[in-house]
Amino acid sequence: MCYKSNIAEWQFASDITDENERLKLEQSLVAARFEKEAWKNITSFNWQPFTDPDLKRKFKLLSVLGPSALPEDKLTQYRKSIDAMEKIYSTAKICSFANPGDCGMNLDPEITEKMSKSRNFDELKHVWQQWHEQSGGKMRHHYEKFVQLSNEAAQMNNFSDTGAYWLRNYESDTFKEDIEGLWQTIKPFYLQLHAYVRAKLRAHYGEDKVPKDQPIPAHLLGNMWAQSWGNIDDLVTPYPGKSSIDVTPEMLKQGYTPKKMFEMSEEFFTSMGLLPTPPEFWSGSIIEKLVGKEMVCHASAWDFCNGKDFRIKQCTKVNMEDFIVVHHEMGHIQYFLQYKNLPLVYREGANSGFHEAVGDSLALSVQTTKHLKEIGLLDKSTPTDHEATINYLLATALDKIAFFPFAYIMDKWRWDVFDGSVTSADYNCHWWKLREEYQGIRSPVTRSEVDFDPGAKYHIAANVEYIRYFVSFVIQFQFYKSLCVTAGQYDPHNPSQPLHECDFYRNKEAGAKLGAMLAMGSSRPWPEAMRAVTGQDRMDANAFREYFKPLEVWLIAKNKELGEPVGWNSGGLNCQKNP
Ligand SMILES: O=C(CCC(O)(O)[C@H](Cc1ccccc1)NC(=O)c1ccccc1)N[C@@H](Cc1ccccc1)C(=O)O
Ligand SMILES: [Zn+2]
Repeated sequence: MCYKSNIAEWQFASDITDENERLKLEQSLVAARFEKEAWKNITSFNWQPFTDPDLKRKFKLLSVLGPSALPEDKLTQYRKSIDAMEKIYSTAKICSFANPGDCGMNLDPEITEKMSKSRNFDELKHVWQQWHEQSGGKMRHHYEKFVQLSNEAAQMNNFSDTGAYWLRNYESDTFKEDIEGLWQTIKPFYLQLHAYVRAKLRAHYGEDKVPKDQPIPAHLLGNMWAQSWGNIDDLVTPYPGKSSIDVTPEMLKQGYTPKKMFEMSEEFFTSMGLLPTPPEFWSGSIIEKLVGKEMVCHASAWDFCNGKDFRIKQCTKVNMEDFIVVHHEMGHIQYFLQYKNLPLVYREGANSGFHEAVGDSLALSVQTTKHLKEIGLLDKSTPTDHEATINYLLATALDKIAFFPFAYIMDKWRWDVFDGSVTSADYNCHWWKLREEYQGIRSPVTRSEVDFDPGAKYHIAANVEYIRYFVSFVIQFQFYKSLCVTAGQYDPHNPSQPLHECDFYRNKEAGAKLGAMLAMGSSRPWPEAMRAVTGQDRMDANAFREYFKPLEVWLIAKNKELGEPVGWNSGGLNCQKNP
């Protein structure tokens, strides 16, 4: 991310105009010429036999040029296809269901709000279908062009295809097997959660809308992509009326602003002795949607590689979901700050999953009942008995467990497309085959190859790799558990104090341990960075299982009590190859 972020990119992302798009393209061609020159120099050395491990690692990391290897005309086409898709995604609008004359609904905030709050089956279906049509539906030919050029670039870099080029980041011959192994460990738990949520959705929408042993209709989960289900906690919470981690009403009541949310997040980091943001961060960042401009609202953190200029661009809404996103983005900034004195080549995460896990690991502490009481967002009298615990763990599971199959198929689909096992004739039906097989969800309306539903998700349109989030959702529980042990907030041999209530706020030892790992950047293979925090050198789902243990037992019993079958019949794939 470091040598890639530049001002022209920022300008386009924060003000989508033809002029800014042209300048961004011009900048990227200038950067490509420089990168190509540097690459010729680097690869003119016979560096493989080098013995100094650090020097050899620098050459290894710099010896991969990436898409800049393409000749300028093809690089221009490559950039134009991605920029076109990102522009379509970020400016797409739909008409309202209730007032068909209002056709100015953007994904952020109007459509997202509807998907989160509406409990009207037909309104949700309308919003879901219109968004998929106005975003992905308009990208198909751009994506086909992108795939072809991206694979050409990958092959020029001596990779079989773009998927292989992406996976180099994880420096492991068994990475795909490791991911599959982690999925097999988590899958039984996901099936239980899926069964329970389907039962609760049936209770609300009726048997005909949510049939017993079928996949769940994709538009009912509180999120456009059914990737996190936290927004339907009100429909599924086991013990209504007990505590809920959704402290949005209290945030609004206390007059929270986006600025205050960022300041509170920064204070959590500095309370652990981690680094504060510099003045440039506050003057350069955009933390609210700009009025009267088209901008890329999907959140992002930017490192301008000069050791001073670090920014976040986020169309922040005052709610709990965005409070967590603020911490996610501030986690990226903390990594930038910690490795800012390393050589440019090392100013990256130990792997891309590490970069995604920093903020989320701290957010697990922030969202605890204990911490929310400490900062005055939860009443001190809020119960923390067994029922409150089940409510809390279920609400967290709706975001953290539901996410795994989604993250997996986001790149499974692309790996299949890049390695050619899926051609553009099958793009959309393959997507829905994976969506049913792994997530157990189904499109609410019949699909065909006229549609291009993967493009309805930012990371496909903007060409951002996604398995990093699967990795993050595993390792963030490893980091959280280790920091809890370091902070004396959890004793694995005496789980009297359950893991999920640990809050390492203000703990300097935990901060020092995390900071030391972040300061390594990508200077060492990621297992060494993992060992620096957890003592282990591998991804391990056990911390995740330990965290949710009380819920797993409860869910299995509950599904039996409800007589809810676990799993679903596939086969009714409602995607027509030739409409
Ligand atoms: O996409 C994001 C958050 C945005 C980001 O911080 O990961 C952002 C994505 C992005 C945007 C533009 C270009 C490249 C990537 N990533 C960064 O800003 C970033 C990435 C690498 C290093 C430093 C910063 N989260 C994912 C997954 C997720 C994560 C956590 C909770 C919920 C959901 C999503 O929303 O589907
Ligand atoms: Zn991120």
